[in-house]
Amino acid sequence: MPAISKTINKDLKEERDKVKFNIEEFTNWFYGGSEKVLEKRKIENYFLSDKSLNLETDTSYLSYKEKYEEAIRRSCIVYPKMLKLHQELGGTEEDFRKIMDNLRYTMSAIQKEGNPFMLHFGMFTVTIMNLANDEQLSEWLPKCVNCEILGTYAQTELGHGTFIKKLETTATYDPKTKEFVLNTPTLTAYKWWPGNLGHTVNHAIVMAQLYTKGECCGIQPFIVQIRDLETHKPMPGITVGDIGNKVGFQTVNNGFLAFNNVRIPYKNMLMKSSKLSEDGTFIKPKNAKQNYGTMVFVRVYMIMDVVVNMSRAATIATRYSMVRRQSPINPNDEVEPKIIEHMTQQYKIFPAIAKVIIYKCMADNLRNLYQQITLEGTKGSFERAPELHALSCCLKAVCTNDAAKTTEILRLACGGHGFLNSSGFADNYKNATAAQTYEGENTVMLLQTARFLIKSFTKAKNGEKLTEGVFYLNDFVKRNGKREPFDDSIRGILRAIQAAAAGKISSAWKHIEEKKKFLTVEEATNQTGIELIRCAELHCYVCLLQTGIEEIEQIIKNVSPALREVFKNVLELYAIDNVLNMIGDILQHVDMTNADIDKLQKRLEAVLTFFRSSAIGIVDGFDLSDAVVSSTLGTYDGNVYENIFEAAMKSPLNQEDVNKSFHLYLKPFLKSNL
Ligand SMILES: CCCCCCCC/C=C\CCCCCCCCCCCCCCCC(=O)SCCNC(=O)CCNC(=O)[C@H](O)C(C)(C)COP(=O)(O)OP(=O)(O)OC[C@H]1O[C@@H](n2cnc3c(N)ncnc32)[C@H](O)[C@@H]1OP(=O)(O)O
Ligand SMILES: Cc1cc2nc3c(=O)[nH]c(=O)nc-3n(C[C@H](O)[C@H](O)[C@H](O)COP(=O)(O)OP(=O)(O)OC[C@H]3O[C@@H](n4cnc5c(N)ncnc54)[C@H](O)[C@@H]3O)c2cc1C
Repeated sequence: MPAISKTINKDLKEERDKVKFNIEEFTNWFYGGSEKVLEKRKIENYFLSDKSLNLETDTSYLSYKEKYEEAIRRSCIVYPKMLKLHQELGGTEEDFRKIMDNLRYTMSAIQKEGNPFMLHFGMFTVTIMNLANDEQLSEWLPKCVNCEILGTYAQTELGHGTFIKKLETTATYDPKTKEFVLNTPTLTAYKWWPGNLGHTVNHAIVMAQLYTKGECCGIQPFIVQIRDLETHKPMPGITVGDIGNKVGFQTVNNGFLAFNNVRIPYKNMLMKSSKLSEDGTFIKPKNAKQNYGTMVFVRVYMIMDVVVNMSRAATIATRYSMVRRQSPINPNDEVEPKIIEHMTQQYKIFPAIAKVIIYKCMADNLRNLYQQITLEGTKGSFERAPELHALSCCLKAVCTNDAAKTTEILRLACGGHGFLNSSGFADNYKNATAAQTYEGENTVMLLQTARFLIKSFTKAKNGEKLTEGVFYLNDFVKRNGKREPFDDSIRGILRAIQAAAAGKISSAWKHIEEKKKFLTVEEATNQTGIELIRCAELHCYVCLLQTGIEEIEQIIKNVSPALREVFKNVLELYAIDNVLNMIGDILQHVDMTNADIDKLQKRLEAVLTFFRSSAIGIVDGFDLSDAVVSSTLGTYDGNVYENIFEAAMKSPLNQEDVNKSFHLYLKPFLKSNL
């Protein structure tokens, strides 16, 4: 075995020495201030320094069952610590969010293939907070917060996930006993997919069709105990289990669930929005979509997960590319360059770094908007709910699609070693791609946004004033078919993307109108689906760039000149990369010449060159510890070859010189050929 030295790699040190801005200043911005950075480091250390977690174990070699058991063991260390910390901090909801925000990063070191408790707070508790009335809240919330019970969110069934109106599970009210009777009428009605359901939780929010007085009142949320608190055996009438191996998320314990005349008390239907009187009279909610609130919450939080996911992947690829040397640029060069010297390598990595920053601005904004609009809802005003729904749907889709795509680009940027499990890309990719499907399949999400855009465009054509996020449609209609002139300032690029989005929405609108002459409006909309998803994507790019511009304009007022340059270049890179990637859409609606495109290409190359000296500072500034980065290629010290070698030594096959398969199969086979 070679001698392994663990000083900082000199190539990486050389890169860090070139950084012109104060990395800690960037970190302070990224986490919202120096106090928050200290708090994050403290919280992370509080969890990760716990030796009993055995984080050195490479869990990727464990069997499916062992992985699950190890994940539960780790959660049963992390969650008591979390509850203790929550009490120490003050026990408020804000304290809880603080821990959760930081755990988001820390958990990627502890539960690489997913957390078997993630649905308990993320969806079960949140649904109770959103949809329980005061009485129900005081009964259930303390049990949730103290983890006296563990719950999940059981909505999707074997036959339906997207179209939730057609869920088949029934909850029939029996006014004589004041109970609901839950049933799974068919195989396709089995709850299928809910996380943590298989063998972990003992309670679930079950979304079921409410039947009362012989009528169906649509899907409503019910709290159902599914396992005995003492024995953990399924409750009478309950069939529950694990759905088996998946592409990823192996330790999330996604499960199935069926009911055979399971009786639950009247008080277990969550009644903040829809209500049922004890005699069985159904009272409709003020807003029919209130029951979908938890999904909106999760979609909002998922953008923050994208930031975590992409910041990890970008950190790995950047550090590796500054250590790996290959392929002289001039054939006679003696020394091979760092692979980051190759312009194409910069183009794979630097736009990803810029996106982390823009998505982070967006995630923070979206969370604020969610909080405002939820507050309005508690006061009975739901006017802005469709806008939030439309925005969260397209962002969920575009950002998770991009996280999966970017992880793959960054893995490829690390060549062969990127394909090692120890590179960390596999877990990143599997988590990113799961997010493309869960909480609303991405095409379906884009079509929801497009529905809002088409409605908004109709309003704009009728001269009605629109909500702020779609003002640009009013401008488009006012231009009355005149093409947008191209102006290459950053705001000019935004206007070009707005024109492309509005133009696409306008032609999708026109095509639906044409098709409506022969088809129903729904059929016409379906036939226009390909254009509609592009409308939603372009609208999302508008929102992202607009938010990026507005946030960065504010940020640069408050940072040092050196960091100001970095943010300006982040915006430049993000905007130019974006516009060049949608040039076809832009050319349809904007007066742009070949010379404009050449100029943009030159600016792209220039900004990548600038980024060369900032990239390592930015990724170091994401402040991800080695445990969180969890990659042989991405450690802070840059000792990639030593790390790769050490990781290979952990292979179970390397624990003995000769594997028994030699004696059993190989030797007889070789002998038979003599
Ligand atoms: C004191 C201490 C306290 C501590 C408390 C702690 C609390 C916790 C705090 C912090 C915790 C932080 C943790 C965060 C962690 C979060 C992450 C958690 C991890 C979770 C992992 C996720 C696992 C995955 C879970 C799932 O997948 S669940 C299943 C999800 N399923 C779906 O998403 C299904 C997708 N389908 C749909 O959404 C709908 O079917 C549809 C596609 C929207 C269509 O619906 P429907 O058929 O009813 O609609 P239409 O008839 O077509 O009508 C459309 C109109 O409706 C409007 N609409 C639709 N939805 C909404 C909405 N949500 N809001 C508003 N309006 C909506 C739409 O606009 C249309 O309107 P119209 O005017 O055009 O008609
Ligand atoms: C890892 C993971 C975790 C999950 N966790 C949970 C959980 O905790 N709780 C829970 O309840 N569920 C959970 N789910 C289920 C998840 O929410 C659904 O799988 C998801 O909403 C997609 O629904 P579906 O499976 O019915 O897809 P389908 O709707 O069957 O999608 C199949 C295809 O049909 C297309 N399609 C469907 N409808 C339309 C339409 N209207 N227009 C155009 N195309 C359409 C889709 O675009 C897709 O290409 C999880 C799923 C996964 C993968």
